[in-house]
Amino acid sequence: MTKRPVKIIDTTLRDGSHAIHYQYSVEDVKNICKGLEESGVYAAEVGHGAGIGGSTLQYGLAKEADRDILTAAASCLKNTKLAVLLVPGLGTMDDLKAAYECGVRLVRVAVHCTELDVGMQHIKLGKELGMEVAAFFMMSHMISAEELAEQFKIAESYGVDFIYMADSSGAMVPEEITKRVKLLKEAVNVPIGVHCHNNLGLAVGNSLAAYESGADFVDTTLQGLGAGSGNTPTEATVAAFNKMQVETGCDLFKLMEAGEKYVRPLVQHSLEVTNESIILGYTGIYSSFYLPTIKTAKKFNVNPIDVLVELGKRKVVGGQEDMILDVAYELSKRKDV
Ligand SMILES: C[C@H](O)CC(=O)C(=O)O
Ligand SMILES: [Mn+2]
Repeated sequence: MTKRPVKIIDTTLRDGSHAIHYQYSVEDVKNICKGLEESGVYAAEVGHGAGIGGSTLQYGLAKEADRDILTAAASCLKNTKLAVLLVPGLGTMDDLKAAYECGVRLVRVAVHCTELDVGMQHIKLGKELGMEVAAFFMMSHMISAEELAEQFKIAESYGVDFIYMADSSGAMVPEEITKRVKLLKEAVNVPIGVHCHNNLGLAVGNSLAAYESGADFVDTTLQGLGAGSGNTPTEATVAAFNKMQVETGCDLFKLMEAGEKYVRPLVQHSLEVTNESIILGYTGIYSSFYLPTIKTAKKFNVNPIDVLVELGKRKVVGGQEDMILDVAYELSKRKDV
């Protein structure tokens, strides 16, 4: 019996940007996009790690402007869709219109899992522009499967084409993924996708569990490059789907070549599961807090694990990166006492 196919959205050039301090060059983007196009992924998500408009002092300044990156990407993509992430408040309606003019045809409107309403106008604009539009629920572990299902239903009523559950902290285990995806598949009629991080070393397993439970899209990155200890590696995931005889439309060997040649040389820090990444997943902290916390803890001469544990207690979410400094400073003062 032929199994349901799965669509791969590769976000090397967006989530991967978190791991290299947003320093992709136009040449990097062209090389990686050519590799993704030849490899057959459904879409390539491109731009700052925090989405279009994300290049700010708070989140980190990008090497290149969105427009230059997106134009470069569009010049190398034909069958693979050019996608962007948009976090309302960081990305604006004008940013989305500009992205469309650059050739972007898929937008994922990313909101905190309880705040879909802030993305309603961006979803509607994306549809008016004729784009494929997804709602992308971040930090999904922070609410119950039932509450998330209610948010999915509202997103469907806004007219999205598909809906994503993002495990932004890499906090979930396979049985949680299974329970959630099955419930979400029952709740809505549009396709759903998952976006996993590898902080507990579970990204591939969780992505496969999501597929087995009915997910239609899976996010991946070449070499697993992404925030925290990275995302679901495209290469290993396609290899696993091949062994499961699940059609991805991807050429494994071309993916491995692209990852080795164009991504591996850019990796600045180990993407292995570390004590710090485990605590990200264990306490449910946003993966993009990983590098800033390690850097700030060193500056204040405190243990990054202690900073992360305290941030987890405070249930910090995206946009609260300034709490890293507060906590590191407070811990350093306690040490002085
Ligand atoms: C803006 C975030 O980095 C989006 C994402 O990749 C996640 O929530 O995970
Ligand atoms: Mn992510």
